[in-house]
Amino acid sequence: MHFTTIARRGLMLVLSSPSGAGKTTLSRRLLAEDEGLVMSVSATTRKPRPGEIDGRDYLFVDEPRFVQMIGEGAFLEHAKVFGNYYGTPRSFVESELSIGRDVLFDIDWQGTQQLAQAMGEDLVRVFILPPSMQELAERLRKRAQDSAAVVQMRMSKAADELSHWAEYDYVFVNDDVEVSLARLKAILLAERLKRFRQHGLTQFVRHLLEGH
Ligand SMILES: Nc1nc2c(ncn2[C@@H]2O[C@H](COP(=O)(O)OP(=O)(O)O)[C@@H](O)[C@H]2O)c(=O)[nH]1
Ligand SMILES: Nc1ncnc2c1ncn2[C@@H]1O[C@H](COP(=O)(O)OP(=O)(O)O)[C@@H](O)[C@H]1O
Repeated sequence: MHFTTIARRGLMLVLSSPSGAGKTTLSRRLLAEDEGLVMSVSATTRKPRPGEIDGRDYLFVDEPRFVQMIGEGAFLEHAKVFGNYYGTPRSFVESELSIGRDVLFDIDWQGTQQLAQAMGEDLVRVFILPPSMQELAERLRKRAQDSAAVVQMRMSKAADELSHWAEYDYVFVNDDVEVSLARLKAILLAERLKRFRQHGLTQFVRHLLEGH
């Protein structure tokens, strides 16, 4: 079966949630199962966790370098979260969008607000809720990569992150990973078909009208 390709601009799929609700898990699955999607790798001054790889999970940089990158205009947005800097490198995102590839972001509400201002309709914002605060704490503990004190701090920030749910286009509860994944795929499919993203439509329809 031949599939007609219509040129379109890529979209920016933003996932936000309180820490531990499942963004990383869902992002990895979605990236593995969707060829048209690539991850925006953020720069951070946070120390790598066991198993994290520089350049795949984050670009791990020190604070002087991060501040230098801010000065160079290298970030689409940046924020300080849990005492560390996080930022979205600009050039990667812009080149991917222009060739019609979609970019996935795992960023907090501050970053989402800044991206929305800078990038407007390119943004598709998804907020992921935990089933309960008890389950959120359980997931953070089970991840077992952060100390008890860090888990405590993330839980105390959860209410702050949660309070921004209404600034997002799509919101759902991450009970079951498979169900959540299906929801993300549905969102992505519908958003890809939005007319305004498909700049190749004018030419395609003109072609049709010419009898091709
Ligand atoms: N603004 C902004 N936030 C980011 C960026 N990258 C990650 N974050 C957020 O920083 C917070 C902490 O991330 P991390 O230390 O990896 O812990 P996580 O909560 O387990 O993902 C999360 O809320 C992320 O969404 C970024 O480039 N910009
Ligand atoms: N739907 C789910 N049901 C049960 N556990 C989950 C679910 N989604 C994620 N988890 C687990 O919860 C923990 C936190 O998930 P993670 O993806 O690291 O969250 P975040 O990136 O939002 O901080 C991980 O141990 C992960 O395996």
